[in-house]
Amino acid sequence: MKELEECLEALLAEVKPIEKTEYVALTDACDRILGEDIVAQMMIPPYPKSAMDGYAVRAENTSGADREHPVTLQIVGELFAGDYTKIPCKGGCAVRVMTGSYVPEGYDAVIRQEDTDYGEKQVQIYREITAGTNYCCVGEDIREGEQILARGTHLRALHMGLLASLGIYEVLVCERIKCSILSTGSELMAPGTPLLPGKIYNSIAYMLRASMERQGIQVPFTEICGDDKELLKEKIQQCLKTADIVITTGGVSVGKKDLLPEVLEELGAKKIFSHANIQPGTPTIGSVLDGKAILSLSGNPFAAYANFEYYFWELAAYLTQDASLKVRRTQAVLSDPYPKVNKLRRFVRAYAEEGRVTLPTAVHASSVLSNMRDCNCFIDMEPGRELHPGDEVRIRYFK
Ligand SMILES: Nc1nc2c(c(=O)[nH]1)N[C@H]1C(S)=C(S)[C@@H](COP(=O)(O)OP(=O)(O)OC[C@H]3O[C@@H](n4cnc5c(N)ncnc54)[C@H](O)[C@@H]3O)O[C@H]1N2
Ligand code: MOO
Repeated sequence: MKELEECLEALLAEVKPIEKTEYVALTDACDRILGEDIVAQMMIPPYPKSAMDGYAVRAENTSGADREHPVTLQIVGELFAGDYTKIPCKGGCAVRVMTGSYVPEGYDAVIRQEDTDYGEKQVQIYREITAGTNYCCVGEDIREGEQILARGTHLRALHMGLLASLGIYEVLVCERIKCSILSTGSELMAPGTPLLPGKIYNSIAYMLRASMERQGIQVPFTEICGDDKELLKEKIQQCLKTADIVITTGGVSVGKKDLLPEVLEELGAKKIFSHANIQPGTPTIGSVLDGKAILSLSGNPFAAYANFEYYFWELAAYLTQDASLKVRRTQAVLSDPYPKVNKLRRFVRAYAEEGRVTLPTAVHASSVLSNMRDCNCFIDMEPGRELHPGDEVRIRYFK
């Protein structure tokens, strides 16, 4: 039996990161992956700027000033933020300036108004200051030619401010990846239609879709397909046309209508793994067709979800080169008893918070969906391990 890590590695070796990029408006760029290095084309600030409301001066002209011995300077102009007037600095003069306003050439410091008499025509300076005081030089924040963001950066809200400050309004980003979901099983019906005898509602596709869309992954196709070989082939091919990854659910076991293994083979898909050392979801199949990964999950909801979590986010992180798509793994201390000992490695649904992990009360069968409601992770339990309260366990948070 292959270990999950081997299966994953073998699957990743068959696919390539997606290099397609597109321009989007800055307002649509948050949470996208940057498709180019961003090099500043300008200085920030672009002009010498006052950091205080006060008076622009030449620092040397404040020499020796204090409250007992103020220095008097003539005011030769007034500048507000947004003004840009050149005002030569001749002898002992000052320019009234506001925070953010241009400091004209020749002036090298700003005395804040609290250290003056607030003069209008002339101003008394009560403090000696040095060059550069309350004065923001051109390029102090960002220098022209400086790389400020690297290709592959997951763009966050703070990056939007950085890009906007450089006047960038269109950003080259990596195309979102697309994953189609084919829910197989003649028993499945879509919620919203009256349930016929012998049928159940398709639940898995809705969890997977929501989970992916939250992370910016597009889901162009979600359909139900009955257990019919030709129809299944047709639908899988349709999925491959629209998506970078295909997920199928159901039909992977040994029942007479578990057709996925045959269908994949007849389509010419290269099987990478099945029956890995994991429960639930032992029958999960990973295969590749047309350079795209097909993840065939079991129809049991927890088995499907746990294996989706294990493989999908690593696959998505690799295709997008966005490591933030990987799941968070940590260790926690188990609070509850878990009675089963398994031959295989097992994913046990659980809830973790502040280093402690608890188990839901109801049945842990892979067909049971209801108690997943209260879970946020699974315990990754080694084969043959007995678990007791107080034991340290490996956990993987749900994305
Ligand atoms: N004789 C054996 N029977 C089974 C074995 C085995 O080794 N020998 N393995 C069991 C294990 S383990 C699993 S897991 C399941 C895997 O079954 P399939 O992947 O083939 O899934 P289905 O049979 O199609 O469905 C299983 C179960 O899940 C329900 N289902 C299917 N799709 C959905 C969906 N989209 N949303 C909600 N529920 C779904 C389906 O109705 C079945 O009840 O096989 C065991 N059997
Ligand atoms: O592998 Mo199955 O998911 O145990 O029920």
